This record gives sequence, structure tokens and C-alpha cells, in this order.
Amino acid sequence: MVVASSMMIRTKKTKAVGIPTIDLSMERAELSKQVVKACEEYGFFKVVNHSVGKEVISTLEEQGAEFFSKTAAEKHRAGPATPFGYGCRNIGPNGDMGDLEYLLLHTNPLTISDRSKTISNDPIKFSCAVNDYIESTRELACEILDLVGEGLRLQDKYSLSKLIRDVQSDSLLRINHYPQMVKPKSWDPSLMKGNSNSSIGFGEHSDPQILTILRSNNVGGLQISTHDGLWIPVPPDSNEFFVMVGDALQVLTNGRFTSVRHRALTNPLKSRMSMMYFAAPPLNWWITPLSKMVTPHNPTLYKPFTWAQYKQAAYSLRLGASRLDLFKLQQQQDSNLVPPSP
Ligand SMILES: C=C1C[C@]23C[C@@]1(O)CC[C@H]2[C@@]12CC[C@H](O)[C@@](C)(C(=O)O1)[C@H]2[C@@H]3C(=O)O
Ligand SMILES: O=C(O)CCC(=O)C(=O)O
Ligand SMILES: [Fe+2]
Repeated sequence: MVVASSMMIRTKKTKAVGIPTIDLSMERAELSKQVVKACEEYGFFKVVNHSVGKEVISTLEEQGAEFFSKTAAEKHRAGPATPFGYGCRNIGPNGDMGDLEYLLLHTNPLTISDRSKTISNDPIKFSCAVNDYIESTRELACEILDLVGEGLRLQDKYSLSKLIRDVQSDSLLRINHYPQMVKPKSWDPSLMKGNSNSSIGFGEHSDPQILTILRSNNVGGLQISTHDGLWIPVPPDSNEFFVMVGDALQVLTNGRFTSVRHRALTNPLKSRMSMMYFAAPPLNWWITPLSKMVTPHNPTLYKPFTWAQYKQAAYSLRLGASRLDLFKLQQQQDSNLVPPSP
């Protein structure tokens, strides 16, 4: 591992696994190498020494907490989330359920100001908190994508961040609230995990976008899945951010990076609040492997598609689906079936 440091975590199977932790203040050439390495190995890492202001984070956290403390009837005024607005237990349009409630917002400032009217008694305060947080996390996402551009030695190192800087970007902000869960007598066993007291807050999936910037309060629950199928609990850190590779970045890098599968469990003692900025391109932009990522040895793995086409596929499938399979080139899917030439 070339990562600067890592948090050592012991899973139930007592396998020690390090989650890469990357110090953004380190020297640039080494930093870009570490970012690429973490994206390749895990599709997930923690960043420290980022430039997002503490007040920007705490202001949105306060606004989120104020909203979730309202009565159910008040909260439902901001819903249902189809897909934007307030949602409770239902995730997406295809019957996925989890023990959480959430606000899902498009990052376009006009839609935020409109939505804020149903979310807060002080809509201007709410929309300012949301806009400031989006601006800061977008900058962080761009910084990381520029480091990826440098680490991969792309001709235009800004080509990835350009995808999400556009004013028409389809990026989203989500605030999830996982209430403290005391196991009731009539518990739905399908939502329980093993014999622990935790239930599934947000089921296993990968994020469809380019990059996710996640931050939570100091309550654990997030887990990532390793290549050998183990679930790794991620120790929470309310001052720092976690970065996840999404499906679109997997395609842009022609499979060199893999989008990370993850899930969130509830905590039996404390409620958890997380905030995700999902960095996405404009709807009509094409997602196709970057030319530098395609060589005779690494032929393109995916059919070209627009972000709108990918979203349509994502929303037609269940949360945990491996939706990228729909866009794999037939040649690649069937390569194992082709008999070797004589
Ligand atoms: C079940 C679903 C919820 C989701 C849309 C989908 O049909 C499949 C992808 C899901 C996901 C996961 C990451 C983000 O939380 C999200 C907003 C996204 O872009 O894709 C959700 C979607 C959602 O909750 O609407
Ligand atoms: O709440 C979390 O920690 C993760 C949620 C998540 O993965 C999502 O909203 O896509
Ligand atoms: Fe996610």
C-alpha cells in the first residue's frame, strides 16, 4: 500500500483491513499517486486536511437536525421523494426499504430555493446552508478529480472536474437520518443483520455518479464491501470526508477504478445523520472511457451512454443491482465463452 496512513479495522472474521487515509496537504505528486492507488484498491478513502469550513458543515448539520426533529406531518409536506424531497423508509421507485428518513435535493440553486419553502420555516437560511455546503463539497470533489487526472497523467488533467463544474450538472445532495433503533417485538427479520442489534438503514449498492463526498456525525454505521466480499465498518469522523468512486468513474477509467459497494446500518443507541454530495455531469453528456484508458491491451469495456440513459437504467432497477452490466460490451461479457483459437 502506498497510502500515507490507514485506520486498522478488525472485522468479525478478525481480518485487519486498512481504509486509506489521504492527507490533502501533502506534496502534490505523491498525493496524486495515493489518490489513484486508493481509487484502484478500494474505490474508497478518507481525506484529512480538506478545505471545507467547519461552519459550513455545522450549519447544514443544524438545519438537517432541525428538519428531522419536526413532526411526521410537517416532514411529509416536503415529500414524497419522487425522486426529490422528503422520503421515509422507501428508497427509490422499485420497492427498496430501509430504516431511515432523508432529504434528497438536486443541486440547482433554483430548485433548492423552491424546495426549501416546504422544508424550513426559514427557507432562505436553509437554502443558504445547502448552497454553501454544495459549493464547498463540489470544490473538494473537483480537487480530487484533478488529482486523479494528474495521477493518471491525462492530457487534460481537468477533464474529469469539468464534467461536474458545468452549470447544468445533475449533481445531488442527500441528507440521511437513521433514527436510533430499539429492536421492537414485531421486527421485520428481513431488515436484521445477523444476530446484531442493527438493522439495514440503507441497503448494499454502488452510487451511479462519478464521485460521492460523504460526511456523517460521530455515529458509526457505514460499511464498505471488499473484493473478497467482507463488510468493513468505517469508523465515523465528523470532521473529515469519505470519498467513493461511483459507477460513472468506473466507466471513465475503463474499469481501472471500481465503484465501491457500500451500505449503512442503524445504531441501537444513537441516531446517525449523514450528508452526501453526489457529483454528476449534465444529463446529455456522454459517459465513455477516457482515450488514455483505452489501449490495444485494455480495449473499451463499455458501450457509450449518456448520463440520462444511465440514470434511467438505475431508476428502473433495484438499489443493489449491478446496473453497469447492462452497458458492458457483449464481447467482454461473453469472452469466457469464446473457445481459444487453434
Ligand atoms: C433504488 C434506487 C434508489 C436510487 C435510485 C435507484 O433506483 C437505484 C440507485 C439509487 C441511488 C443510490 C445512490 C444515491 O443515494 C441515489 C440518490 C442515486 O443517485 O442512486 C439513490 C437513488 C434514490 O434514492 O433515488
Ligand atoms: O448514509 C450513509 O452513510 C450512506 C448512504 C448512501 O450510501 C447513499 O445515500 O447513497
Ligand atoms: Fe450510496
